[in-house]
Amino acid sequence: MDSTISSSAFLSTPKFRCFDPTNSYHVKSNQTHPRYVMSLPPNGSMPISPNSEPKIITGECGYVLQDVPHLSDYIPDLPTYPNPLQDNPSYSVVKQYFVNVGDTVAEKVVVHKDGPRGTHFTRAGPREKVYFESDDVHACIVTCGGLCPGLNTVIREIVCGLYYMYGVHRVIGIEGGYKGFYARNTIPLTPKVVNDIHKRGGTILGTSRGGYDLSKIVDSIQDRGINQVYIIGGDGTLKGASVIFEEIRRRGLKVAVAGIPKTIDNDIPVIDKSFGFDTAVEEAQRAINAAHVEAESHENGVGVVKLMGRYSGFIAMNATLASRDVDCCLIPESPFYLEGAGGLFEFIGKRLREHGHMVIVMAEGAGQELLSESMRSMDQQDASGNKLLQDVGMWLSQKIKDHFRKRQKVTINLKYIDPTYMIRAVPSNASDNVYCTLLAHSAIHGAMAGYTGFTVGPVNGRHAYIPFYRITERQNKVVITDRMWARLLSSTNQPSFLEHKDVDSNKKQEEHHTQLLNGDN
Ligand SMILES: Nc1ncnc2c1ncn2[C@@H]1O[C@H](COP(=O)(O)OP(=O)(O)O)[C@@H](O)[C@H]1O
Ligand SMILES: O=P(O)(O)OC[C@H]1O[C@](O)(COP(=O)(O)O)[C@@H](O)[C@@H]1O
Ligand SMILES: [Mg+2]
Repeated sequence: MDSTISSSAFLSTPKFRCFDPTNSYHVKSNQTHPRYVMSLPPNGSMPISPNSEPKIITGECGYVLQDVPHLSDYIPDLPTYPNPLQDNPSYSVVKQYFVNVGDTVAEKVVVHKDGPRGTHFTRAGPREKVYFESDDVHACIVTCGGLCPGLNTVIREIVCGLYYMYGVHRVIGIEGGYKGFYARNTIPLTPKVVNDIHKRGGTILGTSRGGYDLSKIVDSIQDRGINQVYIIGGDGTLKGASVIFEEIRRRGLKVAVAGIPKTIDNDIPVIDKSFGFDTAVEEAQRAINAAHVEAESHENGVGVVKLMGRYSGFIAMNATLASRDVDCCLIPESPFYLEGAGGLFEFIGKRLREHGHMVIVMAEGAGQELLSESMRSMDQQDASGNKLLQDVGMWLSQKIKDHFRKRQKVTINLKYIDPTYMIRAVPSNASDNVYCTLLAHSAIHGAMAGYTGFTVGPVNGRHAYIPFYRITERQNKVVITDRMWARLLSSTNQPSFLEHKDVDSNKKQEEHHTQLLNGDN
């Protein structure tokens, strides 16, 4: 006989659980070949393990669900309530508003007809039953790490979404990142307070790097009676959020922890793209245009623009593809060299002879290995432990000028533009604003439905709940053996700077990273 898994059942013996996608989690202890199987951790019979194990549910034809934790996993007999959205006039027109339990989103949409169904994530959205009464919710929002266009929009939409969709009126902002939990005052947030903030860059809450003190943070959450924590930040922030969730779980608190992934660099894996990225690419056009105007107005004019991207060149690549004025794009994923046949100097000389001017766009993380070779290596870190990069744009500009003056006896008119903080500080554009709204709503629906220890984001266009470990285990990078980079090379006509052995090793390295089979993106 089937029985719905309660928290005690969840933590006790049966090795195999069937997942019925039309209903809920079920135990099928008498079935030898269950259709959907949840693999339990080896210590599945222990009362409560110190760290939650990934919730993996497997099914027929290679179906795998990487599910997210739920409050009922560690708190027994939690009451549920009807979702207040069912009485909301704005949403009642929607035919099928509530997401079916068991709806999942495929990580890969391009699959071979004979291939396995692959990894899936729980579909985001409102559920028929919620695990919080609106009057009991006390939510907080914190923003951590570097700035990114759209932070204020996400804050606004969490506050307004909680207020108008779920009737939640107690929301506070934590000032100045993680350290604000224990070192700063909180800010009461209402729809009135946040009404116009999406038109401003930055974050009204402030942000910081470093200052992460787990026990002080969770003490503060517990002491203030906060039961929904919305954490907006990048890979570092979400690693911290994952540990906060584990500590909350260890203490047995009914507190939902929801992460909203943020990074202007777009280096977060699994999700289609991060918010603020589109805005950054658009804003970068202004710098590239300026570099182009300067370059074409002078004899042997060279414009160099440095854009953000510590470990990944998405902003540089997309800004280059969008602009069509760029002659060469340099990113961290694609090593380049300066001297000799096929090198950057040779290419610059050729372009100047052909067109009289050129524009180079580079990501801040590009060519760092060349800098370390020629300068004393600096192993400095910021307060969060991120490696501090040296200014590759300034270095390269000087190298180009020196090379052409000394070796070619040619004076180069080089203008170096570093718009990074100007780009990061702008408000989000229209499409990012809509995107931020969806992210905020997904996070609210998830927390109200009792999910915890999860992040939100679109996977192949459909919003999903993704476990923290999938977001923090690696960085998303430009795959230089994919078609997108090939499109860039063909649009700029720059050399690939790659010897064949590099291409081969890149292919191998990226084979298991690439989202789409055959790298078709
Ligand atoms: N591994 C980690 N564990 C816990 N907290 C972390 C970790 N890495 C970073 N943090 C904290 O997360 C916050 C933001 O991290 P940071 O790397 O600066 O930005 P981002 O989240 O944008 O990557 C900081 O307060 C930092 O102390
Ligand atoms: O000067 P700061 O504030 O440390 O930020 C610089 C870094 O922030 C970023 O914009 C994004 O980094 P995060 O996603 O970690 O916030 C990087 O591109 C850049 O190297
Ligand atoms: Mg980071």
